[in-house]
This record gives sequence, structure tokens and C-alpha cells, in this order.
Amino acid sequence: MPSDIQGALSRLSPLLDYEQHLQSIVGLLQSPTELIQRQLIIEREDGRSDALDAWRCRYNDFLGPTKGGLRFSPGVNADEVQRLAFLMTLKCALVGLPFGGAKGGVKVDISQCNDRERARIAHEFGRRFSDILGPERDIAAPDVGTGAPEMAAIARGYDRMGAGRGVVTGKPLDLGGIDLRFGATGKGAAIVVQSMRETLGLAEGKSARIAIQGFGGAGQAFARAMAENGDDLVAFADSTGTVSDPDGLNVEDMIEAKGQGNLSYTEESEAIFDKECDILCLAALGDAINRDRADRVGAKAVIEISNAGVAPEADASLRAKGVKICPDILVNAGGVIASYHEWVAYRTGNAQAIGDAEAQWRKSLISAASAVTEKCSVTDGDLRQAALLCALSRLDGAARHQGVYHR
Ligand SMILES: NC(=O)c1ccc[n+]([C@@H]2O[C@H](COP(=O)([O-])OP(=O)(O)OC[C@H]3O[C@@H](n4cnc5c(N)ncnc54)[C@H](O)[C@@H]3O)[C@@H](O)[C@H]2O)c1
Repeated sequence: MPSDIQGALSRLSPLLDYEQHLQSIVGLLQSPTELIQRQLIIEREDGRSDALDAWRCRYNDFLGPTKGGLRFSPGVNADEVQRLAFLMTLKCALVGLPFGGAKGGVKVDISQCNDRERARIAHEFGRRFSDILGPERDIAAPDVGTGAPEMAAIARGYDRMGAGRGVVTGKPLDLGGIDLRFGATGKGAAIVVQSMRETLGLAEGKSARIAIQGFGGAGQAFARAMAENGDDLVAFADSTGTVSDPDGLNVEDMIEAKGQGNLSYTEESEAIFDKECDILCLAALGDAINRDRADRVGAKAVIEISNAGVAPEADASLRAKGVKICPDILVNAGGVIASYHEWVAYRTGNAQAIGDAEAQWRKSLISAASAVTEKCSVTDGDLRQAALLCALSRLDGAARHQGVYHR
């Protein structure tokens, strides 16, 4: 089986059959600009010290400072961080942001850490990677296992001439965070789906039946926004199990029950892949649909909120069944676009300066969705390939204009 990053890169060369002129940029994207591993030494509450492996990968900066989340997870490694940084590069390019792509990770099981220990890890990350980070060099954000408190701690650890708030987005509101960032990924995914209903094969004027794998921040925000548009949540799974009702579930009741640890699971988590639905939304971890699971999917469309939710080897099986895959770099871009507006607010020193950020955020998503829809006439209806072509084309233009290559 190819490594994470090799699997992600394997999706690029087939695109040259459509647009041969992208060969130079595809060649340059085969490896990252920098991948750094450092050790974080953290004092635990009981006085012990732990040495944690930490990585930051800046994959490509042709379009601007690199941007990407920081993940705390026991399974994170250099390969995963590179794949995620590569996807961030393509995502920022696709949605027209002046950012390159990056990602960070700390190998730690947060279920074994309290709030103070998590803050200490984030603070140490900001301190140890302060030469990599920078408001105009590399900007971090929340990802799996991190949130606003960790962003505040990174800013404090970075602490260069008071510039810490410029090296993170997804900050608490009183440290320069913006409302728009909260729930932006899931809400943005719903905007993408609503603007592509016909392309995704959803019947006009009829509610779509939705199943969601992963009912955390992004999955819940997606469920809520889709329900507000009249669509029906019929099943969702988290790491404990699946909850389903073919007649529809009340999203607000489910979010409340999940928050109180009060859900009535009907099956194991795995059952989500067998649910009868129009949309299967992936909002848990990468590689959720492998070749075996692809055979079980009965949805019209798979929506990838999780990065790399469909493993490369499963693309063809889903396509052969006529399942549309709405790709991660488009679907989950609402988070980084909102982060861009937070970064602009920091840079201008005035949160009011971002003005109608929500309208601009929405417009960016809709226009990226429409560019991908248009491009899929070239890719025989394949939305992932269409999104990748749009992203590569922007990176290619940036490289040429900077004289990185001339043909
Ligand atoms: N939050 C963002 O801004 C953002 C942006 C881009 C991409 N993403 C991606 O979206 C995904 C979800 O992000 P989030 O912020 O909601 O994370 P989260 O940690 O809040 O939620 C993840 C959910 O997945 C569930 N889960 C884990 N393993 C599972 C399994 N085997 N089966 C079913 N459910 C399982 C967890 O129980 C949890 O409910 C992640 O892959 C993340 O990288 C998030």
C-alpha cells in the first residue's frame, strides 16, 4: 500500500492526460518545501516529564504564507502531516486564497491530558517552532484534538514582539478570533452541497436523506445547516456507535444528547456505510472509505469533510457505481476561508475592517464550487479531478509569474 503522501500524489499524474501543460507544477509538488521534526518536553501534572514528537510541514508557498492546522493525535506521523499539508496547498489554491499549505502534528493522546497539559503542549509547540511560524510565514489553526485554547497557548509560546496573535487563527474571540470561524467548516460544506445539488445527482425540490460519519464540530454544523435547508438526517456515527432512524432524526435533539453523553446507539459505528441515503458525509478521519467499504456505499454522493476521507484505491469503485465524490479540498474549505478573514483582521488591526466577511466567505465557496462544476465537463464528471485541475492551474500561474519556470 502506498504511504499517505504517495497515495495523495498518485492522483496528480492522471490529470496530465487532460492538461499536459501542468507537468512542471506536478513535478514541483512531489516533495514539500520543508518538513521539520522536533521534540517537545512537557511537564505533566504529577511532576513527570514526557518527550513528544512534533512535526510541522510547509508544503508549498508559491501563493503566500503557509497556512494549516495543528493536530494532537496518538497516531500522527511525518507522512500524515505531509499529506495534510499537501491538501492544504491545493485547497488554498482552489478557493483563491493568498496562502500556501502547511500542517503540524504532535504525537499525543489527549484523552490522557487535562486542559493545563494540553495548553502546555501547545505553548511548547509555539516556542519550539517559533522560527518556522510567523504572521507572514506560517500560520497555524485548530485541527483534530486542538481548539481555541490551544491556539491562544501557541500565540503565547511564540511571543515575538507581541506578534503571537498573527501566527494562529481559530483564536478565542477576546484574543482576536472572529464569530465566522466557529462552525465554518461544516456550514461551508453545506453551502457547497446546496450549490451543487444537481451536479451531485440530488433530486430538485426534494429533501435529501443524509448519513454522517463523525458527529463532532464539523459533522454537527453540517447536519444543522442541511436541516435548516429542509434536508433530513437519517443516521450518524461517532467512535462509539451509530444512531439511525429512516423517518429522520431531530438534529438539535441529537446534538444535545451527544453533548450530554445521552445518545441511544442502535448499531456499531461501522453500520453507517450501509445506510440507505442520498448523501454520505465523511466527517471523522482520513481513509474512511477503502475499497471494501466502497462496495457497500449506496449513496448518490459522498461528501468529504474529513481530509482524504476516501482512500485513493476506493475512488474508482465509487465512480464505477456512479457515486459522485465531492472532494475535501472544496468541501471543507469554509474553515480556511474564515481563517483568512481572521488573519486579515489581525493584519489590519481592526476587526471591523473585515466588513461583510460572511458574504465574501459564502461567495468564495460558491464560486469555487461553480468553477469545479464547470471543469468537470473536461474530466468526464469527476469532481475530484476537476477540483485538482483548478487548484493546479492557479499554482502553475503563480509559479510562472514568479519565474520559478518559464514553460
Ligand atoms: N474543524 C475544522 O475546521 C476542519 C477543517 C478541515 C477539515 N476538517 C476535518 O474534518 C474532520 C472532522 O473534524 P472535527 O473538527 O469535526 O473533529 P472532531 O474531533 O470534533 O470530530 C470527529 C468525530 O469523528 C468521530 N469518529 C472518530 N472515529 C470514528 C469512527 N471510526 N467512526 C465514526 N466516527 C468516528 C468522533 O467520535 C467525533 O465525533 C477531521 O478529519 C478534520 O481533519 C475539520
